[in-house]
Amino acid sequence: MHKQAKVWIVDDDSSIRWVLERTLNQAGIDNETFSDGDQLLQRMVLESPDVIISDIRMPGTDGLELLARISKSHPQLPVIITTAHSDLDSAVASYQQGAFEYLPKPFDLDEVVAITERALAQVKEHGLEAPQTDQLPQTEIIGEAPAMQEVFRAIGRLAHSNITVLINGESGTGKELVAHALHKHSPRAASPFIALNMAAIPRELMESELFGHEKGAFTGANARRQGRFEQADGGTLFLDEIGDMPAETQTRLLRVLADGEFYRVGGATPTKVDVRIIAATHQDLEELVRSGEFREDLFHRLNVIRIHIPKLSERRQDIPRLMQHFFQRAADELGGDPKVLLPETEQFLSHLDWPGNVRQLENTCRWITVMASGREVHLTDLPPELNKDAGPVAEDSEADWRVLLRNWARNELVQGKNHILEQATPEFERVMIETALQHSHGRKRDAAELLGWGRNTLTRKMKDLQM
Ligand SMILES: Nc1ncnc2c1ncn2[C@@H]1O[C@H](COP(=O)(O)OP(=O)(O)OP(=O)(O)O)[C@@H](O)[C@H]1O
Repeated sequence: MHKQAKVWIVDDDSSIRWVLERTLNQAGIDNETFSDGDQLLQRMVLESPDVIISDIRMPGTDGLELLARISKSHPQLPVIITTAHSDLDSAVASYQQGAFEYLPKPFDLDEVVAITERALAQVKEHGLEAPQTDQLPQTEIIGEAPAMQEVFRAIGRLAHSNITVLINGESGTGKELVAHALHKHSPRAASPFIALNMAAIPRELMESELFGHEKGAFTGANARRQGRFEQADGGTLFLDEIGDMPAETQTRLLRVLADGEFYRVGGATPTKVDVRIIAATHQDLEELVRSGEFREDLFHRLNVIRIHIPKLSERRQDIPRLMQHFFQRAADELGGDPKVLLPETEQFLSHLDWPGNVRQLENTCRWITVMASGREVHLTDLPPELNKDAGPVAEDSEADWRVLLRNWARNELVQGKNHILEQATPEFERVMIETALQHSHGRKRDAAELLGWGRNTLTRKMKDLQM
């Protein structure tokens, strides 16, 4: 039991208040609930709790405003922010304004108790500072899946620091985007963010690319050139695919990180820089250390804070929103209205494996924007290689075409349509014919054979279908 410690809960949703109240009661934590921020602020004129748990979106004084006011008047008082509208900006804003923790809903009740206890424990030890509120730059990272919420929390927590970060994740998962967000939400936001992909630079040019060179340092070096380290001075240097860095460059990098200075290629005087390093890799760096391909000391220097970005197939629920976002972007760039996925198309796409992750999804959206004729995207509008490239469909077989077909038929009937075979059969035949023709490289005779039709039947069907 916490002696007289009191937690105030503020949320406009009575069911959330009820759940939190019950959970804290069961944990033996004394608490009181409020349905809006103004009520709570009025009470605070006379007394104050030990910890506050507040929702963000509420009528009247919202959670962030409440947080800002309490950070000023009671800088020692931990405020835990909860929200159903979990986006990167609210996570970052919460931490920047001094929130003790940020909890996206639906929350894990054990976690609520654990965090509240942690807040109660630290109350008297050391208070929170009341940081000033910065204008937040917009960083559009989509991610409602729990695995992405973890990433947002990490970005939020690191918002005031200059610490080295190592980002792990498959190609195309958004590592560079996250690195950029870390920079934009850091004290270095006004200075440059320089990104460099180790896998894309020829070995022999790597050192000059990173550290620059003096005039005449090697054949072709006609003038002194700044390296990326100098360009990033005061800001952030993002080293992508760090696992591909050659051994000799690793040694030099380690020295720069230790000394804060380096020599340009062919140079004799050291150059001082103040650069934050964010590194990323899709490889298992520990494994590279074990096999002797990556320096262990450099690994430890980089591996201070680690952020793991999940594969797209581990956050399937984000696929529809990501696609909407990319359709909008493609429409802005290419003109016209953004495409809209039909439910069966959305369902099909959400079940693919997406080995190329978000980048593959983005490219697919561009392809569809250019190639699909109507505004609504049908299954037949998808790039033909998608099945093959996207790997096998998920094992739960929900994306089996018969299931999709059944859903489609049900949908049509629910909407009061009839004669639905008149629509479905030609679509079915069209898909079969197109696929057979692709397979036979456009040779009708072979396509007919593949389909099990006579050549004349194929010709007639194609005419009927206006293909
Ligand atoms: N969560 C997201 N929300 C919106 N756009 C995203 C998201 N994740 C990735 N993207 C977009 O997908 C593309 C690929 O992302 P990014 O380049 O950051 O991946 P990466 O992991 O760094 O890839 P690689 O390892 O191949 O360099 C970019 O255009 C990026 O803007």
